[in-house]
Amino acid sequence: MHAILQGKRLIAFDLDGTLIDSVPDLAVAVRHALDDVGLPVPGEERVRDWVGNGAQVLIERALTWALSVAPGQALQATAYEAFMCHYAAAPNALTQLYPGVRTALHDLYKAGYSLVLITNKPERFIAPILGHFDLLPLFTHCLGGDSLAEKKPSPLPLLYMAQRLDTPPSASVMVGDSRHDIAAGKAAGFTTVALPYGYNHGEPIEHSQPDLIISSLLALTE
Ligand SMILES: O=C(O)COP(=O)(O)O
Ligand SMILES: [Mg+2]
Repeated sequence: MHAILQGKRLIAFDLDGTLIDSVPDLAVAVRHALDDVGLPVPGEERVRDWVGNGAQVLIERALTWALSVAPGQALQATAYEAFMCHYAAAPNALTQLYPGVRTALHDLYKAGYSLVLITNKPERFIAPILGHFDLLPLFTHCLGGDSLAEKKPSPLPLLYMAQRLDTPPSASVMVGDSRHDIAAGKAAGFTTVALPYGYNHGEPIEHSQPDLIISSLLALTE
């Protein structure tokens, strides 16, 4: 095991951009949603930079791009519902696990760490996606962006998990790909580990000064 895990008991993982490359499916759903409301559709690379603050903000960013101004409430609500329908219909068509994820999660689980998932994605998508990859049983608890009153970069979901598993933040680690994961981890008093391959609004994750940057989750178990 990596030295950074010494004395740790709880490891919280981000989902999109950390465990799964989900942007291809997210982009399809965003494009369908914008098409449904009669707006131009963005390419996948743009959608990649909009992921990270949950589905409402993803749709708001897409509409703002298409309209060149912030959307009104009614349009936001309609496009959001359309996105949720389209994404629910095919959350796993193009989505893939990043290399090393399956092996690393199994090894950490076998080593006795409590694994939890803290994503900003709506909660309803967590089980269908983790279930599709046969990873759901490895996670003790999962939280989505709409599970609690606040989502990352708030430390609230992290502190909630630590308390729920009776683990001090000093024995807890947050693993993620975006500045929201690192900010939430630091604010919660967790050790922070970053992956540089995910979605961070086009910004290098170094800027967030995580405790450790690794190129693959396998670096945690080797
Ligand atoms: O849905 C999002 O915006 C990002 O989700 P994540 O927190 O798993 O990266
Ligand atoms: Mg992420």
